[in-house]
Amino acid sequence: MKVNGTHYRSLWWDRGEQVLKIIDQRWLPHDFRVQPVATLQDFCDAITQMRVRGAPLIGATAAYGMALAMRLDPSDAHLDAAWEQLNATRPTAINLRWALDRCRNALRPLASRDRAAAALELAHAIADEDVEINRRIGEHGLEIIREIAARKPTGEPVRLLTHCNAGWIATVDWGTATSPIYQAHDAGLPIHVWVDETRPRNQGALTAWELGSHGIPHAYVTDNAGGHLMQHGLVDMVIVGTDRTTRTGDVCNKIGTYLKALAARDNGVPFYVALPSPTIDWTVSDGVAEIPIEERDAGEVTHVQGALGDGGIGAVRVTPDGTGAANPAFDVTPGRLVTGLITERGVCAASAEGLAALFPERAAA
Ligand SMILES: CSC[C@H]1O[C@H](OP(=O)(O)O)[C@H](O)[C@@H]1O
Repeated sequence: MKVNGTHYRSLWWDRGEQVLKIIDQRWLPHDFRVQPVATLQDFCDAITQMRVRGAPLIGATAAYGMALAMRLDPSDAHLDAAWEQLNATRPTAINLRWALDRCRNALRPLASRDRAAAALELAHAIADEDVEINRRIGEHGLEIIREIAARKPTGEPVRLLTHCNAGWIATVDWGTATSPIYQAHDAGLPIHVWVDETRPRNQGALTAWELGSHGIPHAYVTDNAGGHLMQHGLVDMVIVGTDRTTRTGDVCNKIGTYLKALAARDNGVPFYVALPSPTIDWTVSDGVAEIPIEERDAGEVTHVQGALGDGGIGAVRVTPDGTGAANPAFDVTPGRLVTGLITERGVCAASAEGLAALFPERAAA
């Protein structure tokens, strides 16, 4: 999407320098920093340190990591070693494993001399596919927003609430949860977005940065405000992203999503999940029991990063010195609390039947 009028993807291949470039999200929204990713360790650090983040973007980044690995050493042993090294970076978003498996399965049959070029072309394809998938999710989500708008007094905005950042910088472009928002705004529908801050990494600030750059009315709210807003009729629809959705429609997403789904159900607010199909894990059925939840560093909870008075960016400790912290980075919303899954092939129920109807070839595999 656009940053100060200039279109960007969240990562791109610099053909002049023959290197991947990323937006280092650790410094957003205060500083826009582009950096090259030149070594396999750089790729692993970029994912682990959340310089790039968001399930689809993690997958696309890993694909370019495999391309670099094949340029360095196209042997079977290095193909497997790169797969292992990249797969170990973050455990929850299934897009990482999906992209790595897709790359390894495509490269294994090739002669080693052909692997580097093929790997780079596949990484480009995965990135381009993500853009198109998210654009289509936007089209399908737009129709839901239109239906809500039609039931409201003319000119009254559709009020959406979103959690975390499932925006264009969490993907290669468009975002998943934000794609319907962008397309509704661009279609002239009046909308307003409640943006959950999303402790502890405050990815909501990234969403606010995105929406502000696109001229979309929004308000930043504490994670604990959503239930109150819903109780007072101030939310027409919740829309979030996902890092892994089971074949039965259980949705793993940023910590706190489950609580929003409970509040939405209690208040009769539709709760939608924007779901690109690479984020579906067809091998698991019970999300709570089977999806690995990343436990991140306690420092992300005990400290908060932000803009300092001197123009720098820094972190302050908000807890007493010595206080420990737990930091589960995701939770699982059972499909029974989800109104619908917005995929690139259309909207379906958060159920095995719903997903099988849209993806019969995958459900049957
Ligand atoms: C479009 S997927 C975005 C998804 O990823 C985020 O997790 P993280 O920031 O830790 O990578 C969050 O769960 C978003 O919903």
